Formats: sequence, structure tokens, C-alpha cells
Amino acid sequence: MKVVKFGGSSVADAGQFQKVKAIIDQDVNRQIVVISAAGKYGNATRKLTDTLYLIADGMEAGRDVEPLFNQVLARLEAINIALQLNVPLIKLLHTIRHHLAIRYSRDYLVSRGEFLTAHLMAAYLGYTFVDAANLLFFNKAGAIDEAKTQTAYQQLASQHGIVVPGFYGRDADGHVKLMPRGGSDISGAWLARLAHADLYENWTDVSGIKMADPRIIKDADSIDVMSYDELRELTYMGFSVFQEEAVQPVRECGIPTRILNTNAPEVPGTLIIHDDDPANDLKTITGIAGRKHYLVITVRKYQLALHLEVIQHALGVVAAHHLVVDYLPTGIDSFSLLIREPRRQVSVQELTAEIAAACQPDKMEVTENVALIAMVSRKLRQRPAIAGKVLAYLDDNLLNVQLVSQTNDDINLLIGVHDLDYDKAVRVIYSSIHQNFQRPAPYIEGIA
Ligand SMILES: Nc1ncnc2c1ncn2[C@@H]1O[C@H](COP(=O)(O)OP(=O)(O)O)[C@@H](O)[C@H]1O
Ligand SMILES: N[C@@H](CC(=O)OP(=O)(O)O)C(=O)O
Repeated sequence: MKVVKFGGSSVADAGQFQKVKAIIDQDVNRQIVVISAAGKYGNATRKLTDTLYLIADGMEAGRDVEPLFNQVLARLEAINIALQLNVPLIKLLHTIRHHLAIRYSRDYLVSRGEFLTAHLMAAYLGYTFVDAANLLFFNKAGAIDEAKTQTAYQQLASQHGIVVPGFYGRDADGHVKLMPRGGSDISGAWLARLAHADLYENWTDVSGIKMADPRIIKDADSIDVMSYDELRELTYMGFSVFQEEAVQPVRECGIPTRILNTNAPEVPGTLIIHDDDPANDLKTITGIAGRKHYLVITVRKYQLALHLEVIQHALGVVAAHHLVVDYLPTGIDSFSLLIREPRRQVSVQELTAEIAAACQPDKMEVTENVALIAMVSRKLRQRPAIAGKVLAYLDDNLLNVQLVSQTNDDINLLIGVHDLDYDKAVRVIYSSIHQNFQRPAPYIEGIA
């Protein structure tokens, strides 16, 4: 049994729906289908989910959202008509608006993108529509309530030939709750776990995971096989092809995931397997990912090791503002907080002043607009000189490195550069990997 998730790009229009059906028809094991809201592909330049967020913003601000609702209807109706599905979209939308009038909920509204798209797909495949609000339950803490979800899954009339909308479930108070952006990957991973699937197929618009973001490196190599550990690091650092929270449900029960391309289904894509699986190849660097807009605060204090409570105080300040510290590199007399966007709650000046008051440092340095680039591989430990080689290569290309750190598990080498240098640094690092860490003539911008 396979659980198959189709991303928004795979269900963007009637033509994409036809590709999905061909894929389902080709393998009888594809019985549980998770669907995102119609996304971007071809002429469709906006995700349905983004239109729904605009409607939510408009409704909350008291603006006229009629034209946006009409856009939603027109987009889905085009699929309905082209494929002769006879899904009562006008009636469904009417019910949705009735619900919103009685009790407005942003999560409910935005989740209707997957709800309606999945209705269309169920009709097209001849599968049963199963509402995720009756299947995936969250507990009070916002995590999946596994026992309740398992019970709901067991009670399904049929666990074969079903279509489930992704991206949402039901919270402990009985209301629809959205997952983070890209959350249909998470729904699919949970369905795979519930069904004890042999494989979780995640269908998108790229032929597997590339070693680097294809929007920066057009012809980046695909990764054939990688481990969940590596994937987790890379998704955390911005590999947007797979939602980071989708890793754990499948990793824990040893279900492999394959990332596949709906537009080129014959290409094997990327297989993600258990961390200790010997099938993991010996590639030194599996991938490069990154995020921009970090704030780096370095606190210097003589004999820090004897005053570790200083770090606690700094973290207390950051936590009080609900900020996320992704990394915390430490030295003998200093530590750095690598703080991620968004930081709307507090200004940099206020934050710095509060940390100074809490830590009484000898010195503090604050750097804004830092981009972090992670080179991820389980094999870094076996090639200790790589950090030096990459840094030399960056230096040859006149890139100013603001920070270097290697995580303790040796899976992740982290390099910080200015936001403006991000794309170039990714290209340089990618190119250095391709040169097998030799130091050839400096890389020239524009020749990736
Ligand atoms: N390392 C990477 N490998 C493959 N795709 C990546 C990578 N990093 C970013 N992406 C982007 O992720 C996109 C697929 O994710 P997403 O837009 O969520 O698709 P879908 O709508 O199918 O879920 C690709 O089109 C690609 O631009
Ligand atoms: N539609 C939601 C959820 C999702 O998973 O979408 P996609 O599979 O297109 O990334 C979003 O845009 O965030």
C-alpha cells in the first residue's frame, strides 16, 4: 500500500488533474491520496491558498471580498467543467460562506482550498472523499493526537480508494485547525503512518530533491538517496520541497518517502530512507540549503564556562519575545544567538539592551541581515578538512564569511554571509563541491 500526496502544482488545473489520474491508474497500490489546494503551474500564477489568505485579510479588515471569492469559484469551476465532474461547487461554497457568517475562522476559511480541490479529485478518481477534520485530530498542545486519530482511521468505512484534503485537521475544541504552510506534506506523512504504508510518495513539480535550490542553481544535481536525518536538517534550513514537520511521522516508523515529479513520472526522483540504511551512498555533501534575514548577537564574557547561567539569561530574554534561536554556537569566552525572522515583536535595539542587562557582557556584537547556509551530510566527520577548503574557496571569490559553525553531530556545516551575498555564496559552495574541493581558478559570477 502506498500513500500518495499531490502538491498544489500537481492539481493546478484540469491538465494536471489528468496527469494525477494517469499516475493513480498505473499502480493499484496507490489507494490513499492526499491533495493540496490548486497551486502554481502554467498560467496559474497564484496558489489558491494565497487567494484564500487574501480573502481572510479582506474579511478581517471589513473589505469587499466578493471578487476574490469569484476568483476561487472560477478557478475550481474551470476544472469541474473541463473534466465533467458535476461537483456542486456553488452549493459547497454557499455552505462555507454560511459557516463563516455564523462563526468566522481564518483556519477554516483557508483550509477550504484543499477541501474543495480534494472534492474535485475524489469525483475525478471515483474515490471516496474523507474530510481531514474527521480524521486528523490535534491535542491541546497543537500536536497530532495519535490515539484519537488512529481510532478515527480504523472507523473509516473503507481505507482504500480515499482522497483526503491536506493541510488541516480538527483541534481539541472541535474546530478546523491549519498546519504550517506546506502542511499537506505533514498530512500525507501521518496518513502513511496510520496506514502502515510501504512507501510515502510525495508528488511535486521537480524530479526529486536537488543538491541546492533550483531557483538559484538551475541544473543542480538531483539526490538519488538520502537519509531522514539529512532531510530534516535541510528542510529546517529552507529546502521548501518537503515540509520539515513531515519527516518525523514517517521516519519513526521506518516508512521510506519518495519525492517524484507529476510532470515526469518516469524519473525515479529521490528516495529518503532510514538513517542507518546501508543503501545511503557515500556522497560527502548531500545538500546545501539556507535562509536569509538572521540576526546574530554575540555575547563576550571572560570565563564564560564558569558562568553558564549567562547563556540561560540571554535565552530567557529571547524566549520572552517568542523568538526562535536556530543555532547557538559557543566558544570559551563567547556565545552567539542566531535568531530567525520574523522578529516583529521587538526592535533590535530593545532586544540588545535587554540581553546586555541580563548578561552583563564584557562586549556585545550585533549583526543584522545574515544569511545562513547549511551544508548537510552524515559524512562530514570523515572529511574534516572540508570546512577549510570551502572557506578558502569562498575567500578566493571575495565572499566575506561572517560566521562558521559545525554542529556536534557533524552532519551540518554552517556558514554565515551577508544576505546580499546569499545566492552567490550558494553558487560558489555548489561549484566547490563539484570541483571536489580542489581550488581551481576563482569561480566567475554567472557561470554556475
Ligand atoms: N533543493 C531543492 N530541490 C527541489 N526543489 C526545491 C529545492 N529547494 C527549493 N525547491 C523548490 O520547491 C518547489 C516544490 O515545492 P512546492 O512549491 O511546495 O511544490 P508543490 O506545490 O508541488 O507542493 C520546487 O518547484 C522548487 O522550486
Ligand atoms: N496549500 C497549502 C498547503 C500545501 O501543502 O501546499 P503545497 O503542497 O502546494 O506546498 C500551502 O500553500 O501552504
